[in-house]
Amino acid sequence: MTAEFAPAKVNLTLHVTGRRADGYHLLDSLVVFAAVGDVLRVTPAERLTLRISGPQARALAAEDDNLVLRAARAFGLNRGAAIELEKHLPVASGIGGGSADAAAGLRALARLWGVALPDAATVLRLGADVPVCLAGRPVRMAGVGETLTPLPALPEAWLVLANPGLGVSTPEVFRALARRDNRAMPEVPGFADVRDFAGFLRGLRNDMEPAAESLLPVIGTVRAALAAQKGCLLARMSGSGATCFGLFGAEAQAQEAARAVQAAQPGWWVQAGRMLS
Ligand SMILES: C[C@@](CO)(OP(=O)(O)O)[C@H](O)COP(=O)(O)OP(=O)(O)OC[C@H]1O[C@@H](n2ccc(N)nc2=O)[C@H](O)[C@@H]1O
Ligand SMILES: Nc1ncnc2c1ncn2[C@@H]1O[C@H](COP(=O)(O)OP(=O)(O)O)[C@@H](O)[C@H]1O
Repeated sequence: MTAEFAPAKVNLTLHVTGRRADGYHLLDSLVVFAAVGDVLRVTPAERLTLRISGPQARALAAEDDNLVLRAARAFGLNRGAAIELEKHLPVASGIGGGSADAAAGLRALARLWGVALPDAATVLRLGADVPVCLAGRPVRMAGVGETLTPLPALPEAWLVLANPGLGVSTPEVFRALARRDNRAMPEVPGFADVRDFAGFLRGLRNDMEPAAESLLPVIGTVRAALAAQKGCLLARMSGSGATCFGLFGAEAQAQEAARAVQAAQPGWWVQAGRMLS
């Protein structure tokens, strides 16, 4: 058996800078990962099968188009494996759960089968967020998701993720954008500490946030709930939403913030975790 962690992807910034002829958007995004995520286990087997368990399993069917099975087929090898996906991340929530599972599947199966990963174009075809999830560490993401530049070391930080239990469709949010020619990010410098980092991020944006919020106004409530917590240095939406993150410099403050938001909103999904370096 081999296991892989599939961490939540968090877009600390997300600038939409243009659109390609095929309709895909050009992005400029500072992407990090949180120590909150799904777990994938694979064991040798004759046939390729998928079983889904865990607290978010109900939201997802183990159908052929599940990103884990699509990732397995992307090797083009027609080999078997019994895959178990322990689903913790809410589905269609802007933290790339499906893409993280696909990336974890690629890593786990390459190891199980003793083969190389599929080429970059094949990986990108699984989803625009799959290359960044395969990288699995802080990067600046550009193009439609295929151009990844490593970042200088980031300061220690904690993230609180909160989702209101309602999904927004990524293509719908892209369609609702007021403009698609926003400014790119400046060069990402080194940071003295987490406050310095948060100050830099505060000057940047998630350009999808106003569009997502117009489709799902509760996103504003989620962001405000995080922003109101002691020690929260920045609250913003991730990806196309609806999950928002709060950035904290101290673990105890992040844990207390997650507890307080969950207590006030028992129906929301709320988790705290270290920002992975
Ligand atoms: C917006 C982002 C930002 O990281 O995150 P999420 O909200 O999904 O977490 C991603 O670009 C989403 O990546 P992913 O969810 O893998 O997208 P895909 O399955 O490839 O595409 C779903 C749909 O989104 C639109 N799309 C996606 C990526 C992109 N750069 N431009 C687009 O216009 C397209 O309409 C596409 O049909
Ligand atoms: N293993 C998977 N986990 C989550 N979603 C999946 C998976 N496989 C396929 N999907 C589909 O992919 C879509 C995007 O899901 P997800 O990656 O969680 O969204 P987001 O990138 O917005 O967080 C969903 O509509 C879902 O039905």
